[in-house]
Amino acid sequence: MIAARRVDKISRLKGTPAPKSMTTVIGGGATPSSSSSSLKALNKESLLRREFLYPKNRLLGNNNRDPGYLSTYHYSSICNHRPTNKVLRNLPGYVKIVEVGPRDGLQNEKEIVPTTVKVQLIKMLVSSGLTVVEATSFVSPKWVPQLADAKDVMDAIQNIQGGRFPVLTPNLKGFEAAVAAGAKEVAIFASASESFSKSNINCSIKDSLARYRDVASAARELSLPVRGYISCVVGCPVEGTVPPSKVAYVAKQLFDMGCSEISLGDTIGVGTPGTVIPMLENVIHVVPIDKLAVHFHDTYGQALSNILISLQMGISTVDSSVSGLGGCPYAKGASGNVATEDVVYMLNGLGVETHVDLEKLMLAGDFICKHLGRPSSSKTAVALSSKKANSKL
Ligand SMILES: CC(C)(COP(=O)([O-])OP(=O)([O-])OC[C@H]1O[C@@H](n2cnc3c(N)ncnc32)[C@H](O)[C@@H]1OP(=O)([O-])[O-])[C@@H](O)C(=O)NCCC(=O)NCCSC(=O)C[C@@](C)(O)CC(=O)[O-]
Repeated sequence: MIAARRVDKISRLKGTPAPKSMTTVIGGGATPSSSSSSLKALNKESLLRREFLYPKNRLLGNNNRDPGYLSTYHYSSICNHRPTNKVLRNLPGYVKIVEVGPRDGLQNEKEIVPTTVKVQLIKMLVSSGLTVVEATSFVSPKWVPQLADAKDVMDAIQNIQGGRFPVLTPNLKGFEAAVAAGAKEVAIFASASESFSKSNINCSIKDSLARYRDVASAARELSLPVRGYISCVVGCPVEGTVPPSKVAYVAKQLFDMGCSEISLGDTIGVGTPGTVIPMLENVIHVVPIDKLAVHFHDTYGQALSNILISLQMGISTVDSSVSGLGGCPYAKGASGNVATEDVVYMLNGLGVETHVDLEKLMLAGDFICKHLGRPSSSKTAVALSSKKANSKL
């Protein structure tokens, strides 16, 4: 209800009614007092169980009715039915996951990861069912030394079947190198914050958009799809809060220059549904929702709730990184992307298809974590691995 009031307030401030889907989704139904008699009938244990399972459902207007699926599938990674609940049935039936581990996940690693390890990781990710794996970046090796082997990575993945491998290109030089290396899709990356644009790509937002127009038109000539990223969509490490109108402005520019998909990045992971909703509302006004993706870092542990709210608002493409690898070299303190394993587990639990095999995905996570010599940042991977280990005892 708090969320519903907030959306209504935001809409009043903007002079527009809250979108129907949002009031349904976030507001849900009213909580009737009539449930008090049935509540009395419940014993203490079931009351506690209810409190544990549904604290957020009340916020989402769940009406205190046990829909069944949460308790049934609470600890299961696979859900074979679509929820009939009023709140959850608006979720997409399928979510496309864009795996950014080999690029966003590794770009910040100090120790150079050998090309063969990167290539093996990409192979394992594709074999888990992920169809879009961002492979590398054609950026300046002085700026991002970890990805200086971009050409070698592309050479080695040319024959992998079943995957698309977009790469980041910051300018025409990067675009030409990417195409020469066999890239079939590229991504350009702008920012909604001037300060971050300067520190990440050494130019203003305006100059970056001019560069990206050149890249987009060169890509159009070759019929290559271009993804557009926007960093700092809710907060900037230097400027703090970023106004949603700035994000909408950059999104519209990227859309108008021909980007087929625009990924909205909470680069430093500060967003909550309270800031993500107004940001998305603004962007949805200028870019069709089916062209949007969300890209959350999990610095404050908010990524999954932000993803859920984004799906409820109509987004169906989500970026994530195996084992929660990641962080931006130009956003100090930002932790990894949301872990792909955690996203898949949540979507399985909601009955949303991803076509990703969680077990195979965890093998890819294990592989890269072993190489990096650190534990996975995916709570799902940690929990399921220890469950598996215990079951062998
Ligand atoms: C944009 C530049 C190149 C400008 O860098 P610059 O220094 O301003 O550019 P320049 O044009 O003056 O060139 C300087 C040198 O770089 C070379 N150069 C120039 N372009 C290229 C290129 N494409 N590939 C290879 N080399 C290049 C160029 O040839 C020259 O070499 P030198 O003459 O000194 O030997 C630089 O700032 C850069 O590479 N930045 C990349 C930063 C980066 O990769 N950041 C991380 C990705 S963004 C991100 O993670 C956010 C995202 C997408 O995940 C979403 C989110 O999380 O929110």
